[in-house]
Amino acid sequence: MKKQTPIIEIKGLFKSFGKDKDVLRGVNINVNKGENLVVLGKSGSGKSITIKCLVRLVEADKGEIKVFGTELTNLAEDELNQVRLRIGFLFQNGALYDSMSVRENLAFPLQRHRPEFTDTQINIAIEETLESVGLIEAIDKMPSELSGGMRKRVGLARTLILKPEILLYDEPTTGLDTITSREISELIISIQMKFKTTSIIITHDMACAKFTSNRIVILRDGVVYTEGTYQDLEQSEDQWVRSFFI
Ligand SMILES: Nc1ncnc2c1ncn2[C@@H]1O[C@H](COP(=O)(O)OP(=O)(O)OP(=O)(O)O)[C@@H](O)[C@H]1O
Repeated sequence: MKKQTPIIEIKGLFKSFGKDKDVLRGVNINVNKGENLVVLGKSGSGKSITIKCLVRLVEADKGEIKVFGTELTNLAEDELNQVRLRIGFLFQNGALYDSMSVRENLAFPLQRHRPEFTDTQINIAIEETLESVGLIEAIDKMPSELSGGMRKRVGLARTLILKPEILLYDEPTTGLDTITSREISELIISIQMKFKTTSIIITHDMACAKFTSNRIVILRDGVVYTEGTYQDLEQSEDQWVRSFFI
């Protein structure tokens, strides 16, 4: 098989918060185009910090970060923003604007980042994106009228509307019941198929990890401790690794 060039390359990433708090101690992660990479690790192991460093929301102390073949570490703010526009970040508690309807929530990123769009183009994009997350009927609802699962979908739609090539999901199923979590996991796969996106998915939800991952990495003590497919790691000889899968 042809060797793929990774679309995300993280090499030797270090980050500490103060003298005694080394969180990342040389993280190496590659993600191939079209791949869903799940990141596991105990609470506080540095999963969120890793993806925040990736988009330079948090500045790493040391390390290389290449996205789409471009080294981000020393990129000027305006060039960095161009790259960030190609990356969708779904925060753990990605709140919607409560005073805006679903339609207005989705129009907002377009008005900001695609000023050339006409009102018609904005409306078409909103409808198409809501269709792809299965929520067209909620278009004129207010966030307070939506269930937790629906809010997650709208949050995802708001990110998808800018057509990102990379999606970073920080605990996409947290706070949802099993069935709704499963629906979000299915949506993650359907987005991967439909938009050919590359994703990093941080999760503690092993059903989500099993369903969405092409590959998994596990962080421990500031480095990638191990990696493999769900099936590989589930059968690992290392008891600590297996403990995630019980
Ligand atoms: N701004 C900050 N200042 C100080 N410490 C921080 C800061 N941000 C994160 N940390 C610490 O870095 C560590 C890693 O945090 P991170 O959010 O990446 O963990 P995580 O693996 O995503 O955890 P969880 O699964 O609980 O979300 C934690 O111990 C956290 O307290």
